[in-house]
Amino acid sequence: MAAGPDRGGRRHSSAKKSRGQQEPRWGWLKAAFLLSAAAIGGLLSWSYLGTEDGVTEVLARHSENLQDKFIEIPCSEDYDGHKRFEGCTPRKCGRGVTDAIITREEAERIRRIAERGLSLGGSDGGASILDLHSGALSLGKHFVNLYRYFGDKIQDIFTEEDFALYRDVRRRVQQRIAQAFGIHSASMYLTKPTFFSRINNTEAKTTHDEYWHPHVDKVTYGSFDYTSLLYLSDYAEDFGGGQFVFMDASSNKTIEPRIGRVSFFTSGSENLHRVEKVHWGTRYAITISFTCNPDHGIGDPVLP
Ligand SMILES: O=C(O)CCC(=O)C(=O)O
Ligand SMILES: [Fe+2]
Repeated sequence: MAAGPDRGGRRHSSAKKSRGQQEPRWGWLKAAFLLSAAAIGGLLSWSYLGTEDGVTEVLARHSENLQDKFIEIPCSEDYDGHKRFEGCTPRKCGRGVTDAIITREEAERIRRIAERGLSLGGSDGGASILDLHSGALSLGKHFVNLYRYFGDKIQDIFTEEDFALYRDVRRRVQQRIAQAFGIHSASMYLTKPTFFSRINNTEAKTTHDEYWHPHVDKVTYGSFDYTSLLYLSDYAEDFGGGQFVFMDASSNKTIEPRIGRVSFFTSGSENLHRVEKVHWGTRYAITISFTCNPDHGIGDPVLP
């Protein structure tokens, strides 16, 4: 068969040719493989940083604009020790972060409310709080009641629009939490303490200034079932340090504050956390907390 050797010859030469072509291709593949391995390695070491207290993963970087990030984790047994409210008490637990529900402008307006209120008082140590519900305001080594202390003058400091914005922000955060955990927004109630915080690097003067201790909100505050934080300043721009840290058994997971960023989580020991010490600048945030127990619910703050 004349065609045989001819075909074979062609096959041979085309095999040779394709081997010849494959060699540089394999070279490219090898280079691409090495490059992507290096990139993946780089990315991993960028998001998992080794620290003295183990491995740290950044859940939300300051520079990111996160639509929606939610991580489900198993619930602790903490909720069993309390009366259960079906349709609200966490059966699904976890943590979420979003930059999409509060705008930067709204957060700046809210921060100005915090600045105005806190300028009337302030702790001698590094952590001051202002609770618009109870009126509690840090002053020196204690707290005063802002509404009692300033009486009618408070209307020169806060306006009806300030309180309306606060209510609207609270409502949107509540809806986001309800959606993430599959519960009805109307089955959750705002609870206390819900407060503004202002943190700088002044040395602590009383235990109230020691914001950096690891804690479980449900243990610390009792009524909390869902905790949320609205950040009012920017990590690395307005202040250094001050990252929020979830302390899991295997690693720490941090959230870098960003103005308008909302982080939220179930308040039991599945979400043990702390705040890193602020090294420079001023960090503003609001802790907005929710309970499933209507007896522990509070109303939105109103101008006296
Ligand atoms: O400001 C923060 O990032 C967290 C505050 C906190 O843990 C709390 O208020 O319980
Ligand atoms: Fe907390």
